[in-house]
Amino acid sequence: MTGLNASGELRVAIAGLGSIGTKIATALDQGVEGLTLSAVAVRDPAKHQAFINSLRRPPKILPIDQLGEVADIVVECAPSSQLRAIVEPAVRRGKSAVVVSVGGLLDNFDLVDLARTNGGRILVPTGALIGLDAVNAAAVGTIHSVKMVTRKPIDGLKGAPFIVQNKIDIDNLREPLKLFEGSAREAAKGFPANVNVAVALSLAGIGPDRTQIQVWADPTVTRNVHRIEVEADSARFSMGIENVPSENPKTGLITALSVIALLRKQRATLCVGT
Ligand SMILES: NC(=O)C1=CN([C@@H]2O[C@H](COP(=O)(O)OP(=O)(O)OC[C@H]3O[C@@H](n4cnc5c(N)ncnc54)[C@H](OP(=O)(O)O)[C@@H]3O)[C@@H](O)[C@H]2O)C=CC1
Ligand SMILES: O=C([O-])CC(=O)C(=O)O
Repeated sequence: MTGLNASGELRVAIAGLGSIGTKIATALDQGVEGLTLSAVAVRDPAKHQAFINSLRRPPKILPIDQLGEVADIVVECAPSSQLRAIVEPAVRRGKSAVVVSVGGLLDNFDLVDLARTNGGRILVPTGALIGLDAVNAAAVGTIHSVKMVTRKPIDGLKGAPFIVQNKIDIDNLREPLKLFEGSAREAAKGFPANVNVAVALSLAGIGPDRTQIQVWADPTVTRNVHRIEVEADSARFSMGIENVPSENPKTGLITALSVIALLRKQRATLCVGT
């Protein structure tokens, strides 16, 4: 990563000031060692002006494709439909892009080659998941299978294309309903704003076609619950996480914290975990 500013800090830009983006912006504004918030891109500046003005050092508001001009790291936290528009100009300039809408990466995987060609990087945080360090490590050896079960409250699934297209009524559920079982790739198509975690898991491990996921609408849970089983030649492990939803019920609160932890690591002297 190159292009430190005059005070030697890495410049970070954020695309999308929703549930995740505002928390990252606030953390950077409050101070993360070695990093500074240089710019944001928003769809409707008027909507976000009060928040931006409330920051101690308000960043510039720029069009999405200009973020890479003023930043070393561009953090994508918008809907996945915007992923390409955010990531492409950044990696084309040799910058790093942190991608949270990781499901959207599957249909835009050429961006990885573009980044490689231009000296850029694409960084996928653990996000709302757990244990991608162990999955990365196991993948250095041989992983035989990765299975994930996701259970979400009704509000965490409403509007998902799979539910709409199949005309499934989840509003009146009284008990858990298995909506989907299949590959992480297919799950990302049906639930683009709900199972980014499965795609991140797949990219850390055995890929989106071999990673299996079940998605349940569960009126008995209040958190986004993910359970994962990994069978590898080096280890067998089970992981689980129960995410407190943020103001966006589809998004766990821990997601923004994961990105902040990833950003901290870019300049930290002591890094713990792979
Ligand atoms: N990797 C992971 O583990 C996880 C990933 N995610 C994913 O992260 C992404 C962000 O989630 P979240 O913050 O909860 O979503 P929100 O809906 O809360 O925020 C998205 C923001 O993007 C903004 N936006 C939309 N279009 C544009 C545009 N053209 N330019 C700039 N900004 C735009 C929206 O603007 P406006 O305010 O005007 O609507 C909104 O502020 C989603 O794709 C989500 O699926 C979520 C949870 C976990
Ligand atoms: O993966 C996602 O998009 C969101 C998710 O499951 C969570 O926040 O728990």
